[in-house]
Amino acid sequence: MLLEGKTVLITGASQGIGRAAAVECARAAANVAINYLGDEAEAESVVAEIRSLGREAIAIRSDVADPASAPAFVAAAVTAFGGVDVFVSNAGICPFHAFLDMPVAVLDRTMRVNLHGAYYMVQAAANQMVAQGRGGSIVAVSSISALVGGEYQTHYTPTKAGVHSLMQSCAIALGRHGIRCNSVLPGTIQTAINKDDLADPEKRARMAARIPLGRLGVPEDLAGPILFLASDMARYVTGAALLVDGGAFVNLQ
Ligand SMILES: NC(=O)C1=CN([C@@H]2O[C@H](COP(=O)(O)OP(=O)(O)OC[C@H]3O[C@@H](n4cnc5c(N)ncnc54)[C@H](OP(=O)(O)O)[C@@H]3O)[C@@H](O)[C@H]2O)C=CC1
Ligand SMILES: C[C@H](O)[C@@H]1OC(=O)[C@H](O)[C@@H]1O
Repeated sequence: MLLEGKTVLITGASQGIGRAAAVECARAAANVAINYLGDEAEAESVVAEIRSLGREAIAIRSDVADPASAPAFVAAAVTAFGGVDVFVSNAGICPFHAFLDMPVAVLDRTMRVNLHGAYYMVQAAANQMVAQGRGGSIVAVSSISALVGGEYQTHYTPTKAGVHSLMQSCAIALGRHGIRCNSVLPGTIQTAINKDDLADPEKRARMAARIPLGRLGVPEDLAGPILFLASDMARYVTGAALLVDGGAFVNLQ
């Protein structure tokens, strides 16, 4: 089993990509601590699913944009499972909005959740890993949007580029501690974050049509790539970014 005896922490794992990653890590024999913000029932259903796989899980409700939430999440996982081996920074929001009248509050919240939140959480997890002295793996969920733009995502795409860059710099800062830092760059994955945006059948068809593999993604498409980077299968991989987009990025014409 790829994560036998390991403890995995994942932010924003009550649904979507984070949930799929949490369940996959449990299938690989890890105990899992999840963080979430809103829906306690969903979070508890993830815990129940992981327990049904024979692994342990806890769910901690907190806002990643609050700097205090990061050490608290890590401390809760250490109390429950004794340490941190893998950290997946996944929590994120994308409130679609036009550029010219972007409200300051929407810009600010998106930056604070997606970029500041990732920073606080990765820093807290890294400090725990360094104190443990046995290395670790950090995986951040960036996006294809780190590389390309979006008309209604001018506040969001810079956060995803920032998360990608954060992993590159952390790979340098933490390599000497045996801590690997990588990101996954999902394409368009059908989740709650884009339910309204993809409700327009024309837009949905247009987006699917530019994907060489012929379909939009589902959260489970990210589970394997995240598990790979989390595990010793990727033991010499750090500072890397793995596109998981069905080929959308390379499809110019
Ligand atoms: N779906 C897509 O097409 C793509 C998504 N991504 C990235 O993947 C990540 C996950 O997105 P996805 O699974 O699609 O989205 P979902 O909306 O399905 O899930 C988002 C998760 O993040 C949690 N969350 C949101 N805000 C906070 C917060 N402030 N503090 C803690 N938890 C929070 C939510 O918790 P709760 O539900 O309890 O509020 C939920 O568990 C994001 O970083 C997103 O940018 C990247 C590329 C493409
Ligand atoms: C939420 C969007 O549909 C999704 O988010 C991303 O990061 C992708 O690039 C898509 O635009």
